[in-house]
Amino acid sequence: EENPICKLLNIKYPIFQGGMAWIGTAELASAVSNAGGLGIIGAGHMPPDLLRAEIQKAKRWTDKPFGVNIMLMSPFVKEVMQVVIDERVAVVTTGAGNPAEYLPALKEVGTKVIPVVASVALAKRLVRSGVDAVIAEGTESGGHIGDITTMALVPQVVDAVDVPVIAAGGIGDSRGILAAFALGASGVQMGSRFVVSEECIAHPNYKNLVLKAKDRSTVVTGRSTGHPVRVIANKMTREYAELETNQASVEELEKFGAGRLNMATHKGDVENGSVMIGQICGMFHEIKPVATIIEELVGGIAAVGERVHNTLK
Ligand SMILES: O=C(O)COc1ccc(-c2c[nH]c(CNC(=O)Nc3ncc(Sc4ccccn4)s3)n2)cc1
Repeated sequence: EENPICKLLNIKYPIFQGGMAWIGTAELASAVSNAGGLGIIGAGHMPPDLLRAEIQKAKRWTDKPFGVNIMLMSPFVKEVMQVVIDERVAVVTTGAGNPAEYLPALKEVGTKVIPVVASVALAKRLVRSGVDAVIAEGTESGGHIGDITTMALVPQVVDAVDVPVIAAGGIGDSRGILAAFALGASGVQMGSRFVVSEECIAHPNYKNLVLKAKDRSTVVTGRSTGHPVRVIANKMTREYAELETNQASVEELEKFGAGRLNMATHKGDVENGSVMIGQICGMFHEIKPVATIIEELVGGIAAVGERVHNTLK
């Protein structure tokens, strides 16, 4: 029967490209939507006018649905919420917080709201507030993370809510998609895989570091600030760990961390910048066009299903 996410959003494949600050631009989002998935513009800490410009570019480059991810820790969160309402963006995903206070205004204009959750408790709270689906994101993910793995979080969220669940965190190929559906998800969200795509505007140094990365290349910084973030280990993370060991204050740590993501994504300084990526990064060895990535993800599922069926007897 029809997939509930494809039905809800009128998309061909239930494959979301995770909204990523600085690199989740209209180029990447429109390519993913044109290939049949859901491209998502990452608002990050963008001021409202910059986000409006990105949305209007996406409207020119695709006539398919696309989303905007709103990072709830952004200083511009109220203004960018107004932009997505004014622009009648079809889908809003949210991260790093609780979007409940914004739901009435978004639902009033028919915008679908799909928050990222990192716990069953938050999933239940937000479903009670009226969200259309939830993205259950495991700690394997890049960037700002919760503590629970995808393998453990997804089935427990599926059992706890009656809206469709999208799995995220550590999903890199057709095997991950089939596994997510086995756990009860109706869709997947991927970030790292789309970082190493041709259409992603991240600096070549960023992409090449990801291509060279292995399963154990990431570390988590900022646990002591309450905002744990998964990044590739480099000179910056070693200095950051030093600060945390010496009990630096939250203010000192946040000052040290400010501006580091842009340093890596746009200036290509991958030693002093913050190279956010998930634990699945060791799986990727080639930068590919988005259309090829999606074609291979979807095309590979039958073979994985066949293998599972034959080896589970
Ligand atoms: O319980 C509550 O009220 C809210 O608790 C939450 C706790 C965690 C989450 C969560 C986990 N993962 C996500 C979605 N992913 C993300 O948001 N990934 C991000 N990467 C970089 C970002 S920018 C940033 C943000 C903080 C510190 C440094 N940089 S945001 N949301 C959502 C809600």
